[in-house]
Amino acid sequence: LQTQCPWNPTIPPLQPAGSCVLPIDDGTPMQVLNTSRELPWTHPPSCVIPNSAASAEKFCVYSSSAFNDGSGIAIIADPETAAGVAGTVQDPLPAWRSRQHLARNGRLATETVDLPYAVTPIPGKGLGVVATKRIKRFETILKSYPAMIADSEFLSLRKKKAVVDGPRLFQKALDQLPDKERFLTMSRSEEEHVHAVEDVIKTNAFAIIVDGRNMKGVYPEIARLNHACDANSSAYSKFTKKDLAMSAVATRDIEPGEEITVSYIPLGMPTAHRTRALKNWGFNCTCNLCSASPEARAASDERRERLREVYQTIQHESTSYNTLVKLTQELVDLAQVEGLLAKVGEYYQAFMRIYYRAGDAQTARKYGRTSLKLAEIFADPEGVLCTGLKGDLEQLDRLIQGGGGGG
Ligand SMILES: C[S@@+](CC[C@H](N)C(=O)[O-])C[C@H]1O[C@@H](n2cnc3c(N)ncnc32)[C@H](O)[C@@H]1O
Repeated sequence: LQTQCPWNPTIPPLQPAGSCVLPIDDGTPMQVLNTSRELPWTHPPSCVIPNSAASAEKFCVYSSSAFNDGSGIAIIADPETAAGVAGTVQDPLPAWRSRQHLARNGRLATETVDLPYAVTPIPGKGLGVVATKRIKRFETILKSYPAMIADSEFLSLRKKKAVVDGPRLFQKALDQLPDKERFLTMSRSEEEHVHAVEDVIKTNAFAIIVDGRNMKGVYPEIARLNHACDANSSAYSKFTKKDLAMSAVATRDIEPGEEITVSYIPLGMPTAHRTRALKNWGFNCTCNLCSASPEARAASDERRERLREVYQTIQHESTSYNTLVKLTQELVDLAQVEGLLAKVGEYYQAFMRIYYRAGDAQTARKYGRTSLKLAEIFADPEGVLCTGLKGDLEQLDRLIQGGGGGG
């Protein structure tokens, strides 16, 4: 394990190293664990080493009982990733600021919070989330903090039976959560021979990137949202790395009584791809689109196929400018019919690049600005998408001010 913080000339030499937390594992002396104030972990780490040449990593459980107003978190990760995220776990403020959801399970002292949704049974889908008030497009409906985060590589090694000690680690992670109820009452596939924790992760976790690693995050409040593939999918799940939170953001106006759903898989897939992708989640989708008539499904598949085709065509250097303009509009119209608003931002980003390449910096900037506006709503404002877009827009501004704006 790393025993020294990297030299960082930006930190004045007489001040504490600040953001550098050294990695710890089950070999770290208790005295170090007890005296390191910057460590948020409330239990000594328990670790396993996969019994395979496939991975040289050690994976440990890191728990913090104080996280999220005492609901706690357990993280299954390698020591370096856990160290990288320790500062975020230690900060109590973000969760405290968005703790309204605690009112639902009686954990807030006052019942003054008026949430815009309720969790209620949905025929054929177990529980689900239904709007109790009008929710406006782009509003954050709810914000949830993870009860558990597990490294994706660890989970796939488990699947390949390359981690014999997996169940022990899962059990430790569960036992160290102060609010086990919040975790265990989540939906499960009830597959035999699968540890309850592994089952909850499989049925509820969202893919996130933490400290550069692919992870799965279990967000108990977000996990009550059922999945929909169609235009009725009314919310989009947004991960913010600075506080590890997952939010559901409304993609359109939602009326009281409407079920609020998200897409568990990338938007815009045709039926065959969706069915395959949803298999990993362990259920057969009965959303409006998946249970629509074969004709309606075929029509939607055709539109989604056409979207892919148009998207590819406009990226060809040989596409003429006039065709490009026509196809850009077709793409946006198709995405709107299919209810893929959150995807439109992604398209706008591509349009920015394409129009820039075609020498039309003004139009490129127009699409870049719209893309950034949508990205700041639906993506992490501090993530690579938003920061990349900001950089591109600055470059376009300079180009246009310098008189090289084209079209
Ligand atoms: C993340 S949970 C969603 C909340 C869950 N319904 C509950 O009761 O807590 C995922 C599970 O909900 C059900 N589900 C979600 N979306 C569905 C859909 N579109 N069609 C059928 N079942 C769905 C499946 O049982 C799935 O395994």
